[in-house]
Amino acid sequence: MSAHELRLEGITVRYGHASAVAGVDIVAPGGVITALVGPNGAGKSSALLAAYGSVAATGRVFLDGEDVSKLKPAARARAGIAVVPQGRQLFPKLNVADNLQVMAELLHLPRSAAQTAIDRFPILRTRMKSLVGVLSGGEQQMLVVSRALMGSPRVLLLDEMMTGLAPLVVQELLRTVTQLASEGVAVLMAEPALGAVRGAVDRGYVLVRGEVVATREDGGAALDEEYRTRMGVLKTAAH
Ligand SMILES: Nc1ncnc2c1ncn2[C@@H]1O[C@H](COP(=O)(O)OP(=O)(O)OP(=O)(O)O)[C@@H](O)[C@H]1O
Repeated sequence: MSAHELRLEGITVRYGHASAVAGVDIVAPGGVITALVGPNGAGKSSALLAAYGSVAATGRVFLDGEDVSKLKPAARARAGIAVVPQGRQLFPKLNVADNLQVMAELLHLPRSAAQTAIDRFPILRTRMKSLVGVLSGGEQQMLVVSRALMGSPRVLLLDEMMTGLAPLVVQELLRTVTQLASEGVAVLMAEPALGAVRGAVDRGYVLVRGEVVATREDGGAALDEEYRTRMGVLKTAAH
């Protein structure tokens, strides 16, 4: 098993004059789950999108040591960076199979790829012809994860994947993500709170106003405590 690595160096994202991410360094090693935790608007999505190449950013992105900063999102996807975006970005009026087919075409995969994509979520097998708009939130998220896994990614970016899902669905998704990490995938998971995912997280970063204010290597509980302390400090300072 070869472990992979995503490395962001000095990533800055600006929207007009406002800077959403200000020169952050983030590493997501293969084999573990790295969390990026921060309040709404901290810049988590922007950092993930910069890694995927779908927002303009300065700084450099390395995949397994190779600089992919100049590659467009489709090329980064083919190189092995997959994303579960906030808001899912599915086609509600297409069925499950056709939603997967869109990704298969982007990745230049054969039609059979849609069938193997759902191996990790057997419940979707009975839903291949269902319109995505009628699926439950949990089924939709399983579909998005299946879509992200189609190209056997080296890096998996998860943007607030657990928001609004039932605890049982969260547990099932966490099991899948933990399994992927154990297979050597580099997982970077952005969440506004670590509550439900804390036990699965190995290490991570606290992001506040576009900057990394803390890094913890000693597990999700320690990262969560660090985050809550930081937020408490921020509230105290604001009063
Ligand atoms: N397309 C955009 N145009 C202008 N400003 C944006 C855009 N996207 C995000 N922003 C701003 O950039 C900052 C960081 O947003 P971002 O979505 O990256 O943060 P986040 O930590 O993911 O927050 P959330 O949990 O709310 O998604 C915020 O101030 C946000 O309003």
